[in-house]
Amino acid sequence: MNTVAIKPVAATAGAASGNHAPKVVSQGVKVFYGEKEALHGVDLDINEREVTALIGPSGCGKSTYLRCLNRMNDVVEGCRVEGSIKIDGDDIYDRRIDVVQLRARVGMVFQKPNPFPKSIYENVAYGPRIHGIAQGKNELDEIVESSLTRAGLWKEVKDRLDKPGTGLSGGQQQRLCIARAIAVSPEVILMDEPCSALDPIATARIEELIDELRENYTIVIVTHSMQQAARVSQRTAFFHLGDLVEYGDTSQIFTNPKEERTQAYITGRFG
Ligand SMILES: Nc1ncnc2c1ncn2[C@@H]1O[C@H](COP(=O)(O)OP(=O)(O)OP(=O)(O)O)[C@@H](O)[C@H]1O
Repeated sequence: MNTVAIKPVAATAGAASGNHAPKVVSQGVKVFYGEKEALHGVDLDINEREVTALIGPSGCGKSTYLRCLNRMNDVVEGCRVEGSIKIDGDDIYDRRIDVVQLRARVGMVFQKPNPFPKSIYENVAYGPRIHGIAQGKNELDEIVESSLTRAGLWKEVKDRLDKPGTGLSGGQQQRLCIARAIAVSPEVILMDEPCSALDPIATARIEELIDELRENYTIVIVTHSMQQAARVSQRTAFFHLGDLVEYGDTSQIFTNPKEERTQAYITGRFG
């Protein structure tokens, strides 16, 4: 069988530790766009402080599922979600949930870097300020510095914090967006094809960063690149036509898939 070569970004990457508790528990998740059922009842537990990759052919429902985790589907006209999603036991679709708070808890990084048309400093300071996380300028400065440091960008931007975020390179902009997500102390970070607009060097930098971030955050990443899934994730979920076909340790999914459809996809026979 022609399987995907696994070359982790770091010695420990790609290896499932096996002792991480579920952070996100999804049961029977169905998503409808109008009459069309795009997800057919997904049961998926996402472990804390691991990277979970969502893979599958175009249109299989990866992004739809990802958007359920911070209720981004709420803003999609005609979209309806059924089933249950709990984060640390809290039902995130409960009527009492404050969606703004949820999105601080579950941050998101998009395919195309989308910094605000503001300075580098303001891009990172904006979230902590509106969520009242920082008490005063000194604390805000500290959050900006630590977020940019964690995103691996501080050294490159510390002398130009007042310059526009949009003036950075694509890879730097994506790291700025990651710093912006980190600044509000999320527990979960969702990434929807975060490297698809980046060159190989910027991609490698983001992959290293993802590997570092999993020490503190639970990360869910949608990717079209099976090599990327193999490099950065500990667990992989394979979707096809709205079904979660198979979910397991990344090494098992790529070397010894149980389902015929998974095997066909990872060996390039469809998709
Ligand atoms: N806003 C929408 N309105 C109607 N249908 C939608 C909408 N968004 C997605 N869909 C449909 O839902 C299904 C799943 O789409 P989704 O974008 O989640 O797939 P995906 O696996 O992320 O695809 P890709 O890899 O191409 O991004 C597809 O059939 C798609 O056409």
